[in-house]
Amino acid sequence: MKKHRTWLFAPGNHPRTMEKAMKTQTDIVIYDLEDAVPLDEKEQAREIVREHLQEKHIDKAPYKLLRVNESTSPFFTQDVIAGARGNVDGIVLPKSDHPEHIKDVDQQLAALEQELGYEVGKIQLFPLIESALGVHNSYEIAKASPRVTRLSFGAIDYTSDIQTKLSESGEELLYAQSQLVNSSYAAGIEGPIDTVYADFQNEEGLLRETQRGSRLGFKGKMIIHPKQIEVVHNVYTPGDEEVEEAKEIVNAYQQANEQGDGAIQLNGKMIDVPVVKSAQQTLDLVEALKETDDTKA
Ligand SMILES: CC(=O)SCCNC(=O)CCNC(=O)[C@H](O)C(C)(C)COP(=O)(O)OP(=O)(O)OC[C@H]1O[C@@H](n2cnc3c(N)ncnc32)[C@H](O)[C@@H]1OP(=O)(O)O
Ligand SMILES: O=C([O-])CC(=O)C(=O)O
Ligand SMILES: [Mg+2]
Repeated sequence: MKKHRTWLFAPGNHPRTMEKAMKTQTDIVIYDLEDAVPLDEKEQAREIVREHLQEKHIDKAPYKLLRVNESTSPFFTQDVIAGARGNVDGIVLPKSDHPEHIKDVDQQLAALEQELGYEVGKIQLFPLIESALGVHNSYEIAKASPRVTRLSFGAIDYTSDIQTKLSESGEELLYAQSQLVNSSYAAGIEGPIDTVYADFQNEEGLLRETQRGSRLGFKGKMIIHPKQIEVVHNVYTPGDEEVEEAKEIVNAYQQANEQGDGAIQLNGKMIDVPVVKSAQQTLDLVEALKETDDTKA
């Protein structure tokens, strides 16, 4: 199964940026109809995205998602229809607060998939959690439909909702971020996707923030500029040393098992079942990332 580390936004009203985004090394492109598009260009942007998705070379593009407008907006239903007809891999649902909304979209998509002759359940859902209520309901949101593949976090809207400001250290985000990690795994889905880093000229700040998210348990990051791809890929791709250590652990444990030992010592550290499990996760991730990278131009 492929794994996705970078989720690059491209504004739906900028065909040139969308075209450029799909030619980068990003794992995923998110065409945006929501906050990157001004209110008076919403219908036009949907049309531009629809045309872009019809272009022949689009099949060569990375995994494609559409961020629709929020479910309470007048644009929502037509946005979802445009995504389904454009054959996107998934839909990002901004300001996801209630599991009932996810269930409604699930049904709407099932009807569209039948009409279009797709396999029912094909289009995935990525709720973007960016409010106090969304964080509070995150477990139910993650469980609301089998289409929900990953949760994602929107720190800019979230800090506005809890009436604070984004800081360098990000301590104001810790509760929400950890909640999303915990809700994801409790619901049996993959780790969530971290928020964008708006200061896109600041590589050091991006690295610090990405490493922090990775330590908390996120498994990728949304980005707004192609120059952010490399930093995020480096953080979310296991390094050579980590991979060597994982191989050593798995091999040593296999040998120990054959000799009837359950817990052993390797380089001064105890190795037992959960340690081996974690090492195996690293090796599986490396394989999955190879698959992701092999499909790129
Ligand atoms: C809080 C939220 O909701 S975040 C999600 C919504 N926001 C977005 O979608 C914004 C996405 N990002 C962007 O639109 C842009 O990066 C901006 C507006 C922030 C900055 O754009 P610019 O001022 O053009 O940046 P810059 O001059 O560094 O761009 C360099 C090149 O990279 C391209 N580029 C910039 N951002 C992107 C992108 N997201 N995808 C693809 N290409 C991009 C530019 O088109 C430009 O190409 P060119 O040299 O061929 O003209
Ligand atoms: O998803 C993101 O990081 C961007 C966003 O909408 C927010 O922060 O409000
Ligand atoms: Mg937002």
